[in-house]
Amino acid sequence: MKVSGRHYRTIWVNEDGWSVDIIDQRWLPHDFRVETVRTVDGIATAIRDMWVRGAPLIGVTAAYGVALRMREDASDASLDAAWETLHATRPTAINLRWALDEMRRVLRPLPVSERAKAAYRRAAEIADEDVELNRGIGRNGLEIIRTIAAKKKPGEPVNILTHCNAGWLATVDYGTATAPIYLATEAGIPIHVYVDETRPRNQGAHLTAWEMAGHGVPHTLIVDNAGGHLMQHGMVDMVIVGTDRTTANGDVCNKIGTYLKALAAKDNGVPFYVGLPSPTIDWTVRDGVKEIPIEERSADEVSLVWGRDEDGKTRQVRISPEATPCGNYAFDVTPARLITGLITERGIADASAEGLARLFPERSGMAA
Ligand SMILES: CSC[C@@H](O)[C@@H](O)C(=O)COP(=O)(O)O
Repeated sequence: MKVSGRHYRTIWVNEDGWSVDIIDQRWLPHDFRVETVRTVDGIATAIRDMWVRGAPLIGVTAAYGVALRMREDASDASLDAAWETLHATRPTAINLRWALDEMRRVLRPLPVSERAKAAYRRAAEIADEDVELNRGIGRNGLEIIRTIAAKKKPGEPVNILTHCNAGWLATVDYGTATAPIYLATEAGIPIHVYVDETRPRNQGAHLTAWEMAGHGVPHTLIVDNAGGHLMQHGMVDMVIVGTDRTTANGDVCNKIGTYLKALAAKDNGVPFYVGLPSPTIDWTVRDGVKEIPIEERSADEVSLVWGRDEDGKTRQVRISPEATPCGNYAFDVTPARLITGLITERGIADASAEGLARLFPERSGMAA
């Protein structure tokens, strides 16, 4: 997507032909910084410390981490060590394991001398595939927005609530939850987005609000607890969120607080959709609440808040007493029963084993 009129993806190979450039998301919305990463350990740090984040982008970044490692040492031991190092960075987003498994599947059978080149090639393909998956989600989600828009008075916007950042910054381009929003905007459908701030790291306030502003999408930033109130007052037509891992029966793991939005949506008859690229489906898991590992992050993310002060300096301030213990559960699971539909690149699936199997028969073991 565009930043100050120039097209960017979130990750690309530097012009030296081997190091990896990323948009360093820690500084947004105030500073747009690009960071060059040259080692697998640098990539691991970028993922763990959330210079890059969002399930699909974590996967693509890890794939480039493997490529950087293969350039230095392409032995089997080195490939396995890179897999382990990168896999240990963040536990919840399944795209990480998907991309690492995919890299190992492609590289393992090759002679060591061919692995580095093949690794860069496959990482670039995974990045390109991500863009196509998101375009597919966008096209399918656009039809839902079009249907809602058709029931509105002329010029009246479709009000969409989103949580966290499942935008282009969470992917290589377009985003998952945001792809339908961008396509609807391009199609001239009036849209207004309620952006949950998404404590503790404020991905909504820092990233989604920045994206919406950058693409001219009318939006309003709200505190995380406002959504239920807006829904009770008929101010939300639909919710669209992303996901870090969706089970084979349609339970959706996403940023902490998503579950509460889904409960409020159900209680108020507001359709609740999830933008879902197929690499985010974990076909091995059936019960999301019991089986998906939920990342617990540093207490500092809860007690300290980043912002820009009146002198234009970006800094952290403490908002709770020094001695107060904090819990920082990064994700929650929304049970399939609360979800109206899963917007995938192949179409819209019911959030159920049957719904997903119908769209992905080859993965669900239901292929003829
Ligand atoms: C397309 S991104 C979907 C999710 O990855 C997104 O909503 C989210 O929860 C991201 O979490 P984060 O902790 O910022 O990596």
